[in-house]
Amino acid sequence: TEKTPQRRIFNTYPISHKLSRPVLIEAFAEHYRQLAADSEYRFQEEYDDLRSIGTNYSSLIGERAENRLKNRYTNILPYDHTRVKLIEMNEDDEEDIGSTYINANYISGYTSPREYIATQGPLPTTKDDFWRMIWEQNTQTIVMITRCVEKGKVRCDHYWPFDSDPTEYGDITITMASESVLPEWTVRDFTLELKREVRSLRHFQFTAWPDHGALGRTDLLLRFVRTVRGQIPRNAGPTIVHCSAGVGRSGTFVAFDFVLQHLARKENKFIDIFGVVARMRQQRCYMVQTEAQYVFIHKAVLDVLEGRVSDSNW
Ligand SMILES: Cc1nc(C(Cc2ccccc2)(Cc2ccc(NS(=O)(=O)O)cc2)c2noc(C)n2)no1
Repeated sequence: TEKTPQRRIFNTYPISHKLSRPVLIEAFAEHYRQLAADSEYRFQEEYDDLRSIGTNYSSLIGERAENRLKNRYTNILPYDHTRVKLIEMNEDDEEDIGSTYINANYISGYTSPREYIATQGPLPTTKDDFWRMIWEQNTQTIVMITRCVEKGKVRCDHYWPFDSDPTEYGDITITMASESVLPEWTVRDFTLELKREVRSLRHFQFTAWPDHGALGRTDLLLRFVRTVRGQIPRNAGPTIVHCSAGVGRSGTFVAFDFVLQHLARKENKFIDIFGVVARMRQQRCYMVQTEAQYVFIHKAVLDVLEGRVSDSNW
């Protein structure tokens, strides 16, 4: 029989272009200049191409009426397919999806598919769930990139003890072992206790980053990311990264940490910031929430590549 000729249909771009745009490391400076030209016209264009990525995923559990009060912002809900599930409390009533709900998503990283958990700043009604998630996920590091109040608006609950008195959060007792306040960030050590099991956790709060804004100084973020990365225990569970909505500043931190780990492997010849952000957008909405944050990641990477900021000059 006559074989029908195979018609091969190409999109205007192969799908891969939609999700990744690798750039040769030695060409990155020129690439940055091209994107930044004409008042960042091509940065705007590239950032705009990210807008539709991930919007096909559902957030049905976050939309449920019984979970409404567990969301800080009504438009920032966790995708169902990557949401972090709290372990069932009352096994019998399997319909009680609410008891497993928290506004948080697993985000893949350079070394593991669940390297991070991006989540909103806890609310007074969700801080016990937040500590429960930390216990269940064996998290040993929290990265907080917001202040509790910014420009007179509450951005995050003060979900940890104010002093060294042991404090109950649900079944978990938290005690602050130390607190050291530095100019741009504060480091706190906590012990967590549940049914006579004791664990330790380190909390990094970056305090010099305004919401919706870009940080401005790439050396600060670089020093912060390297400080955190250097202190994540090898056997730990996911690193929790949160800000107020858990998308803008959190996404920027995760993207930059990912690219720095990628650059540390000398065998890598390409950088794909577009691809890193596109992948994150398939895991949590609005990750890297503003164009300024997207440009900032590029600027920070450029400064690292050009040796303008490196470990040596601190
Ligand atoms: C998308 C988008 N959502 C918003 C919201 C929700 C919102 C959306 C549209 C109009 C008003 C509020 C929620 C929101 C709040 C803070 C952040 N920044 S983050 O904490 O770094 O992730 C990201 C999103 C917001 N922005 O300011 C405030 C306050 N909330 N802004 O853009």
